[in-house]
Amino acid sequence: MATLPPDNRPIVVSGPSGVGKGTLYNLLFQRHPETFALSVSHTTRSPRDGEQDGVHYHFVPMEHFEDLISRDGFVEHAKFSGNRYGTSKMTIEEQTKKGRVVLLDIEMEGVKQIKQSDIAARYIFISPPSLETLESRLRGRGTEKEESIVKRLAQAKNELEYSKTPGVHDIVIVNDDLEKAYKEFEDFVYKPLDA
Ligand SMILES: Nc1ncnc2c1ncn2[C@@H]1O[C@H](COP(=O)(O)OP(=O)(O)OP(=O)(O)O)[C@@H](O)[C@H]1O
Repeated sequence: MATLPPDNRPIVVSGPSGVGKGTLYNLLFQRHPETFALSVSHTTRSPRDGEQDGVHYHFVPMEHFEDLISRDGFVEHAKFSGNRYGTSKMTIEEQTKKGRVVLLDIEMEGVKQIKQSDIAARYIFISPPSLETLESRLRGRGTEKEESIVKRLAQAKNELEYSKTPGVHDIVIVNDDLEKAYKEFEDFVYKPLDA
């Protein structure tokens, strides 16, 4: 039986690329099966090899995406290198109806938009122990080209700066030792309502 967290609001997880967000929430999903659902974003970019529609993204044409924007269908959306990305309200509602707690993996601009929306959410920021550690994790993952690593590190500085704004995040977790960070993450997610 799945044990739902006492607080079932959607959980927004943000933090610089390579900090370990995916590592942490995938552990949460493994250790608490059938409890959480990762929000699947919409995108106008083409699928990469191995990416499945509805699993990695909802792949949609630009017209469809822009139509959804005009009908106020997104909680947040952004444009990167000519493509649009966003989280639809429908995606969150569908998963919530199934009794799952929705987890959103979102970058800084998206966090700002959700904070301005009428969605009640909890906000977790994952921070690296240092920029050097972040760089070595990004390189160690082996998924990025040099140019992309440089861009992500520059963006990381902005994200870390924003994370210091009081009241933006409910918790900032430093991902140094993985199990220690995971425990903090899980404890926050399962925190009693009155704590
Ligand atoms: N506590 C940790 N100690 C050492 N390595 C870690 C730790 N947490 C994650 N890693 C490693 O760091 C790399 C980046 O992690 P991950 O892919 O989860 O980051 P991310 O924040 O989800 O990145 P992105 O936003 O780009 O998807 C991975 O190779 C992962 O195995």
